[in-house]
Amino acid sequence: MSIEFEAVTKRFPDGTVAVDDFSITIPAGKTTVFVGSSGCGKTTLLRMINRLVEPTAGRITIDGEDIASKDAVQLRRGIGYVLQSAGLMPHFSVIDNVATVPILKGAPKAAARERALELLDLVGLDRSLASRYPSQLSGGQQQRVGVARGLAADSAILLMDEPFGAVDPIVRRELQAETIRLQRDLDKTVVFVTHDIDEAFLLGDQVVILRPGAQIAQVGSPSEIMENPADDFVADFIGAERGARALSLKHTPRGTVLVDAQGRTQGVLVGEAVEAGTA
Ligand SMILES: Nc1ncnc2c1ncn2[C@@H]1O[C@H](COP(=O)(O)OP(=O)(O)OP(=O)(O)O)[C@@H](O)[C@H]1O
Repeated sequence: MSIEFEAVTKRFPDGTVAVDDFSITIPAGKTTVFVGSSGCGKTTLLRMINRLVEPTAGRITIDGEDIASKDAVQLRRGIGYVLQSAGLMPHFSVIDNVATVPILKGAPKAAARERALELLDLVGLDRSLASRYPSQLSGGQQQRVGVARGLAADSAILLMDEPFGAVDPIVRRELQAETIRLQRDLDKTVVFVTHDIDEAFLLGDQVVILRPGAQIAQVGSPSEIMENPADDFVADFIGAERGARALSLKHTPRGTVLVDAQGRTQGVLVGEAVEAGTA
């Protein structure tokens, strides 16, 4: 399902304009990542898709239908949502956390629980954890339960708000890899929020770089943005000329390697570059 923001503005009652005249098309079956620094409006954008926040102006459509005309609770149950804190209910066991949305949607309890066990398999959690409570899990395991719960809605759309922000870098990398695999297998429209440009480039088919007020600094594929940053703000934000992305050639007795700004070898040059525009 594709999602369209048409001139959407959100002004909170205290006068804060979190989102100012934002328009974008989010294509079906792809991952779109909103990335930007703290307070630029990423979460507000995401929460307007499932109507946890209502726009002040403009409209949002899903497959051409204005979401304002839908029942907000029904809409929300039909859209998977994964949060940074995992958002698990502490007094519910793992399996009940995952099975709740399908049961609320009318699935028979036994079928919902069976499906929940399958989802635990899918996100790489052992079924033996099903009867535990969230506090008895590691942070990474809690996040996996959060992802399983987001998938339980069996919806075409999955919203992910900094889902891996609270876990350590190694678990984070594992979860990112799982997300790529899930997206490939499940073919959902994923909208992902992060402030981490590396995560955005890793996961995004379409990356949206935002300034405060959800002003779009650039939209494109990771390759397009890296090869042609729109301006100095984007170049600086993506670190185009520093760290791991600032590569130079180093000739060695056995061939040419690529070295980053810290002098660490990042790879071996194995052939001529593809033509611009065909990558
Ligand atoms: N309920 C609210 N009332 C007033 N202002 C709000 C409210 N919720 C968010 N804001 C403000 O709107 C702006 C955007 O907030 P939002 O949470 O969307 O940003 P974000 O990019 O997701 O930030 P972070 O990365 O820190 O989560 C911020 O200035 C924030 O303080």
